[in-house]
Amino acid sequence: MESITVDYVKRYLPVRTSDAHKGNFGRVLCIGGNAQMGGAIILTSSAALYSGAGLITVATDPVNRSSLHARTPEVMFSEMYDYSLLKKMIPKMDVVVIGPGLGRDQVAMSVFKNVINSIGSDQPLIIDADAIYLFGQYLNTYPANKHKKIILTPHLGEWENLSGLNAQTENPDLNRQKVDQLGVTLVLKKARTEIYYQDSQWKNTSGNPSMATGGMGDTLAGMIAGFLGQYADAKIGINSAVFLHSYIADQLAKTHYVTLPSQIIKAIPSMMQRLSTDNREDAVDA
Ligand SMILES: NC(=O)C1=CN([C@@H]2O[C@H](COP(=O)(O)OP(=O)(O)OC[C@H]3O[C@@H](n4cnc5c(N)ncnc54)[C@H](O)[C@@H]3O)[C@@H](O)[C@H]2O)[C@@H](O)CC1
Ligand SMILES: Nc1ncnc2c1ncn2[C@@H]1O[C@H](COP(=O)(O)OP(=O)(O)O)[C@@H](O)[C@H]1O
Ligand SMILES: [Mg+2]
Repeated sequence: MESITVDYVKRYLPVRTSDAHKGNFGRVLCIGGNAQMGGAIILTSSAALYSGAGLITVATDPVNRSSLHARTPEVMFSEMYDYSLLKKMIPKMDVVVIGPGLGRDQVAMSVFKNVINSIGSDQPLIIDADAIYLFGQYLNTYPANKHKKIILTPHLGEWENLSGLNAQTENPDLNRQKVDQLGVTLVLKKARTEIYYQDSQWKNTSGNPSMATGGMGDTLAGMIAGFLGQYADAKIGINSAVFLHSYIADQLAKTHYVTLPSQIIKAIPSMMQRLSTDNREDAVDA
C-alpha cells in the first residue's frame, strides 16, 4: 500500500492560471439533507465550496433552503424531490455527491434510484452515508453497474453493512476482492483511511481522534467532490482531499481538543494556499 504524505499533496496542488474562471473548477451537485439532517448536506456543499469548486448546487429538502443560503449564499438550491428537474440537471454536472443526511426510507430510495439511473458513465458519483445503505439495498435488486464511476466513502460500520466485513475481519485482501466485485473506488474511512482503486491501494498518514465528531465524513465527501472538479487525475484529487481533511485537523488539534467539521472547512483555503506557496504548513487559521 502506498502512503499519502504532505509532499505528495504539495507536488500535485493545481496551479490556477491568471485567466481562470469558475467554469474551470467543476460544477458540483450535492444531494442529501432530509427535513431532519439538513446540516449534513450543508457541511458537504460548504466543504466543496471552500475546496475551490467553481459552481455548486444543493438538491435537498425545501425546509433547508434558508439555512443553506444563510450559511453559503454562493451555493444554489434545488428541490431534491423534483425528479424531472434533478434528471435534467445531472448530465450538466462534473461531479455528483449523494448521501449525507439523505435518510434511508422509501422517498430516499426513490431519489437514489433517480440519480443512479440519470448519471452518465463518465461522471464521478460519490456515494456517502445513507446512500451507501441505499446502494446496498439497490444491489440486491440490480446487479453492480460497473460502467459507472462510483466512489464509495463508508466508515467501518457502513462498510460492514455493505460488504459483511467488520472492523476485526476487514483486511486489504478481502477489501480488494469486494472492491473488484463491486467495480468501484473505495475510500474506507477509519483512523488511517485506506483508498482502493482498480490498480492501486493508498493509505492516509494524517488524522487524529479530535476528528471523532458528527459531520466529519460529510465534510470529507464535499472535499473529494470539490477536488474532483479541479484535478485532472481523479486519483490524485481523491488522495489529496483525504490527506488534507485530516492534515488540517492535525494542525488544529495542536491547540483544539475537539476539531469541528466547520473549523476544518474554514481552514481549507488557507492551508491550500500555504502548501502551494511555502513550507509553513503547520500554521492554520481556526
Ligand atoms: N449534522 C447532521 O445533520 C449530521 C448528519 N449525519 C447523517 O446521519 C446519517 C447517519 O450517519 P451515521 O454515520 O450516524 O450512520 P450509522 O448509524 O450507520 O453509523 C454510525 C454507527 O456505525 C458504527 N461504526 C462502526 N465503526 C465506525 C467507524 N469507524 N466510524 C463511525 N461509525 C462506526 C457505530 O456503531 C456508529 O454508531 C447520515 O445521513 C449522515 O450523513 C451525520 O453525519 C452526523 C451529522
Ligand atoms: N480517531 C480518528 N482518527 C483519525 N480520523 C478519524 C478518527 N475518527 C474519525 N475520523 C475521521 O472522521 C471522518 C468520520 O466520517 P463519518 O463517520 O462518515 O462521519 P459523519 O457521517 O458523522 O459525517 C472520517 O474521515 C474518519 O477518517
Ligand atoms: Mg458519514
